[in-house]
Amino acid sequence: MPRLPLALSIGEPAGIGAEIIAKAWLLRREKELPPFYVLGDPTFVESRLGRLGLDVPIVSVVPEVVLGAFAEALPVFDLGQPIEDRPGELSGATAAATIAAIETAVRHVRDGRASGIVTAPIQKSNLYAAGFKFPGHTEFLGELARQLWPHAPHEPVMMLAGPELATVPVTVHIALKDVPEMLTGEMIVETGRIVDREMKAKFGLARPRLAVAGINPHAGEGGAMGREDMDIVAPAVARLRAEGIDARGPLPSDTLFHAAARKTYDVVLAMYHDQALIPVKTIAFDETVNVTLGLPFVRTSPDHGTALDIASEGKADPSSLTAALRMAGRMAAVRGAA
Ligand SMILES: NC(=O)c1ccc[n+]([C@@H]2O[C@H](COP(=O)([O-])OP(=O)(O)OC[C@H]3O[C@@H](n4cnc5c(N)ncnc54)[C@H](O)[C@@H]3O)[C@@H](O)[C@H]2O)c1
Ligand SMILES: N[C@H](C(=O)O)[C@H](O)COP(=O)(O)O
Repeated sequence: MPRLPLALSIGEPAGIGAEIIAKAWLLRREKELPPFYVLGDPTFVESRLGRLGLDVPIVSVVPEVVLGAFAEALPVFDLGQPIEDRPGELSGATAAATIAAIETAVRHVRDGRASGIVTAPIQKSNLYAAGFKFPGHTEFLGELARQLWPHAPHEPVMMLAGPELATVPVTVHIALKDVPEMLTGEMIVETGRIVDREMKAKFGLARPRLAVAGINPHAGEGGAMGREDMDIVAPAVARLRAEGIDARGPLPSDTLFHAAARKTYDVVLAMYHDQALIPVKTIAFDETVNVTLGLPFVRTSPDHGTALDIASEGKADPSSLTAALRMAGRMAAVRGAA
């Protein structure tokens, strides 16, 4: 039995967050989920579950009573910010509560009230419209870490980890046309160092094998299809190797993700968002977890988004969320033991 529960932020209220959270709670015994509580508005959660016909009792809690309450009801920590139940309809009025849920969850970890955080998906465009300054959770959590743990490293790195494949995008939420200009050897080296360190510390790998993807077709074909692989990626890989990190590349990315290739490495460093996320979500959309490396606390998330298109239909699959909860529970246990 863990000593502390996981804090789970409600995510975009118009999306499937409340539904998958309730479905995950129903699966708590079957999936052996660690105890968790939701940060949100209990009235909203109750309304959405009623609308979807999900028979899940909910209970208003503070984190300290979650371990005792979790078996009988879905525990909800009331943020004190009412949320209207409008499935599929985005509203700027909910942005503050969505952001407060993430921030409060992190504060609960910092204050020793929760063991780690799991985040339900946010609708990024809705938060941007309300003035949110960060591309996504990953960067926002990096900023919260900087404020709340001033003496710990806070170098957030996004990793998508499934049963057969883990990938890390070196550049993340930027337009494809900007990638060649933004990508630097320093970014690849920094990301490689963090991945190497964290795969050892948090995932127990003695010597993580990093496969570094090329950015151009055929990794540039000797410069004929772009010089970035020769000029940026190859020297970065050489630097990582000189530091004793088991990195290989640049490797042509079209042949990097088939089953036999996947057995030759532990994680792929990809040069841009879709190069990393298309293979991992294609192979295991329902089991892949988004985990943030490089933070002084545990954070995982399902790999999917808000799914507004099915928010009132009751058919959202909670599998990626249950995988995220299980991974966060394991990581928190390792951290607690350390
Ligand atoms: N961690 C996060 O906060 C996170 C992650 C990814 C995307 N997003 C955001 O989500 C929003 C929508 O993104 P999108 O449309 O590209 O991707 P999406 O994952 O929301 O939806 C893609 C498709 O998959 C389906 N789907 C997604 N999750 C499902 C589930 N659990 N069960 C059944 N079907 C599911 C959807 O109905 C849709 O057809 C965007 O604003 C994006 O930024 C947030
Ligand atoms: N790039 C991620 C994805 O598409 O799954 C996603 O947007 C999540 O980003 P944050 O965890 O930083 O919100």
